[in-house]
Amino acid sequence: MTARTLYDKLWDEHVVHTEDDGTVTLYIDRHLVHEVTSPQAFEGLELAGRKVWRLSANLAVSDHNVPTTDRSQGIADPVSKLQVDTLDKNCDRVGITQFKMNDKRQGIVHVIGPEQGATLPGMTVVCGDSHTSTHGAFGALAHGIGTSEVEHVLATQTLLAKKAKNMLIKVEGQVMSGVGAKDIVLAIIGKIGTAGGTGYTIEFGGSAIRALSMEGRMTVCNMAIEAGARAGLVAVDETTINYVKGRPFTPGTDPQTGQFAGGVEWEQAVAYWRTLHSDPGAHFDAVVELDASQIKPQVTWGTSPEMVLSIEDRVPDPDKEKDAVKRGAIERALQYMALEPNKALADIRIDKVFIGSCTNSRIEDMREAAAVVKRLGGRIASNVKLALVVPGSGLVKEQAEREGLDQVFKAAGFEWREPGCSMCLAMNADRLEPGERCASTSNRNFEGRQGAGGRTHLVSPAMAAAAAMQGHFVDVRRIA
Ligand SMILES: CC(C)[C@H](C(=O)O)[C@@H](O)C(=O)O
Ligand code: SF4
Repeated sequence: MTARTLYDKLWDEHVVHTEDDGTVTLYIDRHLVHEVTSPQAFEGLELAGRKVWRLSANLAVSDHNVPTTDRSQGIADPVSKLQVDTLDKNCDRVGITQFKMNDKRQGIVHVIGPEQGATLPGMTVVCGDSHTSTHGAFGALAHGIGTSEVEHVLATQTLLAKKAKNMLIKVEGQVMSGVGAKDIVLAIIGKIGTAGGTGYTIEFGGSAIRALSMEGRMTVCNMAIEAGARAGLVAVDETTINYVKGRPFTPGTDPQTGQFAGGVEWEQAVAYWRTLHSDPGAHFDAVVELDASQIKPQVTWGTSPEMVLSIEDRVPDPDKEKDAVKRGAIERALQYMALEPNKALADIRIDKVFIGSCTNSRIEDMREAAAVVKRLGGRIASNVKLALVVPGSGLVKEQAEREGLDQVFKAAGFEWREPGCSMCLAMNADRLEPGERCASTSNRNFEGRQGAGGRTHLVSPAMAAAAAMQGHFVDVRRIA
């Protein structure tokens, strides 16, 4: 048999039918649903008199529009309230399992899927959300879909799709202490650009990726979409299997006790999952290599994730750019970001800090940020008006509180909030005011992303926490 990539294997396993032009009907194992992209899909289904094809394949949650404070008061903003209420009504009506706003299992859709074991190796996972690429960390074929496709999946449990090309991004070696998954993926995007992965499914491999926890792998795959690829993948290994074991939706978990019970279904699943890696000699259409030991803590300076440099660098000088198009883009970005050319990134002072989003709101991210806060001691800098920590789910929040991380944050002047997308894109009350500058652990730094006129610098949780404490960006490798 010819050697296949992981992507080839996942694809082949889910093809139901192939048209002459190569369009495939692909079976979808898991459909995650949130409040922003589902209302028209449910409406379309109802108007057509169709039923949901396979209820148990769906899991829904509201995350973008939920408030992160005073939840007992309900949702004050009428637009957000309508979105959340609509998802509640639709799920209740058709019978889709949903974690409602005050359920402690609620959280960002890309955090709760894996946390519940709803995302498993070998699955096809879709959601009306571009950061569905996150779930590829499990060796699952996962990508975002549009609202009309949400309706198609609800009605048929399939999707019409065309196969992408295979790209391998190999990160070999060991990262320096203080450098993590977020720095790796920002460095990748800095290297290949936001269109570098367009038309490809990216498999992330190499010893530095294998050394990452599942949380770290999710951070990397989360941003595959920012590199232009709809889907990112990491091969299954023992780290993957240990993570999924005993989760509520994982085979082998006793539904009565919620404990791991094992059994034949679990054994068979594990045996299959262990085949989910690229075969030796499998063909990749493109291969990119990075040396992990050379990656420094990253900070974005512009209005696209590819506008990224290391903490040791300076804001680019457009006058040094010969290409007119690139020069124009740098000039526009610097103007929006109100940055002087050649200013050291470490001298940029910030107004707000956001630790959260589907990129960096898992327990490990909370630990990483809290460890920096603890090490530096004292309180957030006086120029920092607001430092938000927004755990990715109620269960992450609960775990962090068991470990006393909330106390570490609160004692230093951070706000400890309820789970949701929050200031990642400001669909709720958490936002930047015009002109405010933010150190953010999220994934997009587009103009106005965190509030009209707001200025976003993407960084790791450790870098965000350090910036909060010192009021400007600092090299976390020095805080040892
Ligand atoms: C609202 C949703 C459709 C959107 C996405 O698809 O990614 C959002 O989650 C984002 O991060 O911009
Ligand atoms: S946390 Fe941000 S990136 Fe993730 S789904 Fe929510 S809005 Fe999108």
